[in-house]
Amino acid sequence: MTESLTIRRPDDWHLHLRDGAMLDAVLPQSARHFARAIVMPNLVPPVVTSADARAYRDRIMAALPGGMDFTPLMTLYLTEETDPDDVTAAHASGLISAVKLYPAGATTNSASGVRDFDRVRGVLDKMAEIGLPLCVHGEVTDPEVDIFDREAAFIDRVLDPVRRATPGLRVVMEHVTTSDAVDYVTSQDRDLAATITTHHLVINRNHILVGGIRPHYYCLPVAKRETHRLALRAAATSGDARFFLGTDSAPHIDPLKESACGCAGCFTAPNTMSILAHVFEEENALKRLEGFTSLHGPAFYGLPPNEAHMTLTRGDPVAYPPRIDTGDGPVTVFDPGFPLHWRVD
Ligand SMILES: NC(=O)N[C@@H](CC(=O)O)C(=O)O
Ligand SMILES: [Zn+2]
Ligand SMILES: [Zn+2]
Repeated sequence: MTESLTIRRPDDWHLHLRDGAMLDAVLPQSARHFARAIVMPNLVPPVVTSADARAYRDRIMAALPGGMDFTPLMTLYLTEETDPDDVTAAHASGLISAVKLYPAGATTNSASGVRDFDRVRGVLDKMAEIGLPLCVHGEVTDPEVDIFDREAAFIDRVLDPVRRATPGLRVVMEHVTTSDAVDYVTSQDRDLAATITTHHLVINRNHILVGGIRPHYYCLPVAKRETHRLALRAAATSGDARFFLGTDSAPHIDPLKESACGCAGCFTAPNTMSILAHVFEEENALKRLEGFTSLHGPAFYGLPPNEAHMTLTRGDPVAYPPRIDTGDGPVTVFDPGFPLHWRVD
């Protein structure tokens, strides 16, 4: 049995750092393990312009405790008013690493997202030209479509048509939850990758609904049936460089989760690496953990892997706090439901 594993320091290719007191509390939880993260722009109000992204990056760096080494990779929130020239300038200056597409109404703070894809055509064409990736929340918002089918419907109705209409556009399908998405990604020969979260490798929809409703397992896209979870595990542990880690760690304070209308999001930043080592060990794929957490993402984004390393050691169960305190209130840490034997040294 492997007792210790040293990998390049990981990155998180999909992270919610929020702002203000929440940012102060959650940033060290990610920076402790991850060298870089693609920072999601769904603040209220969203990070829409390059000026917004610069100001947000400054707030993140100001919140970073001294001695911690962390680089936020900024994104812009695509709206129907986004100016292609502003995007180009933000990319050219190195300020942003991607643009994020939220279909309007699909998820937390997505009200200013895109309704009419013809209205963002100019931005997408420009992004294809300059090689700037589009990160996509891939769910249709049509109320007629069952929530468990919204990702699969998005591929056929939106993603595939948009990619065909914009040759060369580089796309990351974020937080994929279905075998349909895995199959779509593997069927394409270029310009498409996907992030997979920690929690979608661990839970299926039963975890949310059996024996009582468990708000801390509710996130979007919602966890699907077991066959889909198994497809995600196979993709994550396959060594296929089109799949890489995006935790989608998405903190909400407990009163907003444990509510009659609870917010979507799982907070996995503190224990993600211990959980992933457990999952990869179960799949007999520990030697492919580094690819998933530390190599495939940089390769897609055209960045070098981190020089620093991380060592994980197997031993007695590691305790993570069940929740962290923030200036806004407590935030529950994702509970994988099994003891974690892999400790980050
Ligand atoms: N994943 C979630 O359930 N929630 C995210 C939004 C998102 O990534 O869709 C959040 O910002 O809370
Ligand atoms: Zn999302
Ligand atoms: Zn997210």
